[in-house]
Amino acid sequence: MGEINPEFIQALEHRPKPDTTIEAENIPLIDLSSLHDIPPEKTDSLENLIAEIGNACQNWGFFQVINHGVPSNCRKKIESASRKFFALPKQDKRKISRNEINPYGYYDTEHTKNVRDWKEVFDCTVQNPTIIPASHEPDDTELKELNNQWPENIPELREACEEHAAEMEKLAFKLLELIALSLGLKKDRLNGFFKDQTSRIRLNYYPPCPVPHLTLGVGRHKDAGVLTILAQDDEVGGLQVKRKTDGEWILVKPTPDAYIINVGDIIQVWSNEKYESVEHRVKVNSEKERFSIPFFFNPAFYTMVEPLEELVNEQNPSKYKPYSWGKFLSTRKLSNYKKLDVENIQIHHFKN
Ligand SMILES: O=C(O)CCC(=O)C(=O)O
Ligand SMILES: [Fe+2]
Repeated sequence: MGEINPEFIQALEHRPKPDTTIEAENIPLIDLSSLHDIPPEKTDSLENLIAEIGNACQNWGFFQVINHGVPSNCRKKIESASRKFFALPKQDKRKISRNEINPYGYYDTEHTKNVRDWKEVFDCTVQNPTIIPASHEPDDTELKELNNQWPENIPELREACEEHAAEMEKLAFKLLELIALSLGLKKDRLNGFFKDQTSRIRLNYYPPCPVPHLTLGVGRHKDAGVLTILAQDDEVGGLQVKRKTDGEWILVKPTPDAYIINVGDIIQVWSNEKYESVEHRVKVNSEKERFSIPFFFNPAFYTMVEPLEELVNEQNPSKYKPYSWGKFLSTRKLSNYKKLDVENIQIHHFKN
């Protein structure tokens, strides 16, 4: 234990408790089958679905979906390509390292809230190339084009990521429309923000850890984008969600073939806090490795994020000042690479 790099050690109050984790309650499980085959006379089932989604967003910020329409072989393909990639020797993975210029590729020293995560990741963008601001400086209007990097020896990784991205995008738009309807908005009210989307797929690999009580696979955080669709390991759980009612960490039990959905910070702002982006983290395991695959559904870099005008009024005034998603992203990126002494950028910095 003496050999553990102190960068990984969480402060006492953030360490996961030894396994007394509450498993009794799980996050809501929502069946999307009525989306695919609703006969016209059965629109009330769509209304039930919208209400279920609205309640889950309000009470948990998290839910799982089944009968989501994503073919299971698409998921199997990306899961097996991911295992193959992370099994490569480190020097091979590092040939496609992410860096301060290109945020897409392999990375094994990510920090969350200035503590190093016990994980390795591979990131790729969905819309290749992706355009983002060249710097975080507010007055710098220069843009840059970012491209994916792929490992030479695993051609199936690229194919699997591209197929998975297309499926995730379809599901993300369905969920976005249901969320818009649940907020009393027009079904396609939010779709336009994604014309030049900055969405990303991440492959997470959490190696076994000799001191799982001192570290976290990913430290507590909220997802900054619009929605996250997560394929969690079917066997090895580890994702914990902070329950809104009492702040307890709830372990999300794996449900085979389900996807876990969470509302990100942008929905919190758009909805003027009707829905909240909820903190979550990942526990690691002393014997078992764990894999997960989040899809981060993010708008175009030029999106100015602010509460939607339909959802603010005199009684419920706007709780946030507008902020640029592109500048937010590039400011946040600075802190992913270095251990800083200050908190990284958060939406509460834009609170009215
Ligand atoms: O691995 C997981 O279950 C969740 C990962 C996560 O929260 C993230 O990558 O943002
Ligand atoms: Fe997350």
